Amino acid sequence: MAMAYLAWRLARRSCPSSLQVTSFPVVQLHMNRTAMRASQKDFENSMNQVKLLKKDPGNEVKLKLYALYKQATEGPCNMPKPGVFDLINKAKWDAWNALGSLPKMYHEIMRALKAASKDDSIITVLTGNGDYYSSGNDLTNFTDIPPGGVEEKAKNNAVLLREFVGCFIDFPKPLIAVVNGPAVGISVTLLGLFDAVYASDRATFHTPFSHLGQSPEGCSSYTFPKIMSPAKATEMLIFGKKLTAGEACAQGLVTEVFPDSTFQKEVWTRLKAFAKLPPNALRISKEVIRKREREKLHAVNAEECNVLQGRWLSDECTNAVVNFLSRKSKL
Ligand SMILES: CCCCCCCCCCCCC/C=C/C(=O)SCCNC(=O)CCNC(=O)[C@H](O)C(C)(C)COP(=O)(O)OP(=O)(O)OC[C@H]1O[C@@H](n2cnc3c(N)ncnc32)[C@H](O)[C@@H]1OP(=O)(O)O
Repeated sequence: MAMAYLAWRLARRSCPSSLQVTSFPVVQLHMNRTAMRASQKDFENSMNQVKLLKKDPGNEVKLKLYALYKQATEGPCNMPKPGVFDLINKAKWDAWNALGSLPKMYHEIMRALKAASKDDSIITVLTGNGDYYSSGNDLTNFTDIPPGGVEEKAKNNAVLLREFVGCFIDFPKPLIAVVNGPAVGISVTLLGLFDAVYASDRATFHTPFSHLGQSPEGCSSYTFPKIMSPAKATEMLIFGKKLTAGEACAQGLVTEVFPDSTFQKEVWTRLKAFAKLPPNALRISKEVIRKREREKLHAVNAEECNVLQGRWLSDECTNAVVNFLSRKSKL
């Protein structure tokens, strides 16, 4: 397979198409048993690492590892609660259940990127499925608060988001976005970490973070000012200006815009040609470019996630999400 292809699906609740309500894009490819076996293997490797530690890290760390593995491979806790006298399984159940519904879709995208980074694909393409590229984070994520409480959920989601964005920072092969329609939130901010962004002329780019009481993520607080100037980045990230594909291209966020009528044909012809290029040269050239920024990008990502963790707990964010979900105000 010369090209790994992942499709983001719009998080919508009443869409006429086959789309499900998803917290984030649905991976259409790569979610095969291999990927699951990889995470099983990864988990066993990390457990073996834990066993090699000179000092036992303690039950809390081991329970956390167990919970994150179950969450990544099975999603939210789906087991019946063990009885009070079944102490070990009860502790494991509590640890897993405390993660609440960390959005599984983020895990699926991470697993797919990790698999694509190791398989024989030469370039990786992310695109939307249907009329939209992505509606960003599913805002219903804010509604189900697990037993560990809202602070615990915010902390866990900040860890998840940092790991998720980190996958894009560290992805070793050419990563290309094919933006087939409206793109919102994190699906836009991550574009600053892609190697090329091709857009249909019907695509729009919207980062309504202030409207949502939130703050920029995906390293956009660093990449957007670099790409488009601080003032243009402010208009998008702080004031929530929605860009057309043409405007996004003029500002450097989009590499090239195509008429929607010929978009798919033109772009995939080009991508297939890219996929015939010598893979090592592609990978090594990307590394030469990315390595200068990698450390900075990880530092920016860590700071953005830390700030967002606080934002998610703010009244501004809570009110904005409630308003959105009760449809009191369109963004
Ligand atoms: C408290 C603890 C913390 C928890 C935190 C959890 C976070 C998880 C970790 C990762 C976080 C990463 C940070 C990411 C941030 C973002 O991405 S912010 C941006 C979020 N997205 C939006 O704000 C998109 C808002 N939606 C739109 O702009 C439009 O809907 C659209 C996508 C452009 C489509 O417009 P249109 O065609 O007009 O359709 P609509 O009628 O507006 O929508 C159709 C239905 O779909 C529902 N919907 C749309 N987007 C979302 C969404 N993002 N989340 C949930 N639901 C969405 C919309 O409500 C409609 O539903 P119905 O009213 O039921 O039909």
